[in-house]
Amino acid sequence: MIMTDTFYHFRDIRVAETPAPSPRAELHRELGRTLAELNEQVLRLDASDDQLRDYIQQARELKAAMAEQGQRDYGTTLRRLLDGEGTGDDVTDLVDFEILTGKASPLSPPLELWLEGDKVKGRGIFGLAFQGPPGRLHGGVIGLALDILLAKTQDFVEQIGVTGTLKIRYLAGTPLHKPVEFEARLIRMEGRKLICEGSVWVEGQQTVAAEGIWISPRGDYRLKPEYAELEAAIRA
Ligand SMILES: CCCCCCCCCCCCCC(=O)SCCNC(=O)CCNC(=O)[C@H](O)C(C)(C)COP(=O)(O)OP(=O)(O)OC[C@H]1O[C@@H](n2cnc3c(N)ncnc32)[C@H](O)[C@@H]1OP(=O)(O)O
Repeated sequence: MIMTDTFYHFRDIRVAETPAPSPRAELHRELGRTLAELNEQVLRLDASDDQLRDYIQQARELKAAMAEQGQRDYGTTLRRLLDGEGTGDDVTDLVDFEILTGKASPLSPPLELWLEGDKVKGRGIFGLAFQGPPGRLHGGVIGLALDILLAKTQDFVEQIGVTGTLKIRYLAGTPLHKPVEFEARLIRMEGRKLICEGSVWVEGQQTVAAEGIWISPRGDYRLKPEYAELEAAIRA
């Protein structure tokens, strides 16, 4: 744990506004990237039986060595953040291992996210590990990416909720190995319901359209004061 004077609350964690990674977080990212590359490499690996047995042994040894280190506890990290006592490392621990977007997760391309005006934007290049139809991104992975993007429209509002409904219309295949652009924006808020939409683009062509409803378990959704100017946009 690095020493820090800055403490973070869970609600402070916004897309692309996370603290600079500590040296430890940078190393986790490098390890995650290396394992993601391994994940691509292992697909239909053209190795002999003896080589495969050797790789299995090496992988087991690596896993056993890591298991000796233990793992930092997610619940404890989240608790500190919910109490407003999280460190920068706690923030990166939370976001860096998220599926698809986490820079230290072997299950991420990674999908990069950022806020731009009234939109959440994303970009990623997906490899073979994410294939559905030949040469194309799996529709379920697109659904996952859109779930993540649309959920981040909650950065503009008070309250945080869960996915209630996510409707996806696949308009065209989304290719692997090319930059895929994602967009999401708020449409309106109705009490505890937040309605938003998303889209997926490749080389200027829209391949997917989505609509979502997020449900806040407690209070009503309302814009954060710093995003009050979005009122006009979401009512337009
Ligand atoms: C504190 C922070 C901690 C954070 C921890 C880390 C978070 C990380 C999160 C990562 C997340 C990653 C993302 C994930 O993976 S989220 C995981 C996938 N989603 C779920 O598991 C959700 C499961 N469902 C539920 O929990 C409940 O059914 C919910 C909470 C959704 C509603 O149950 P609740 O009892 O509260 O609702 P209500 O009956 O009082 O109805 C209220 C209003 O909502 C309307 N409605 C209801 N359901 C739906 C629906 N499905 N679609 C559209 N609308 C719906 C309903 O008509 C009514 O509207 P109206 O009639 O008033 O107009």
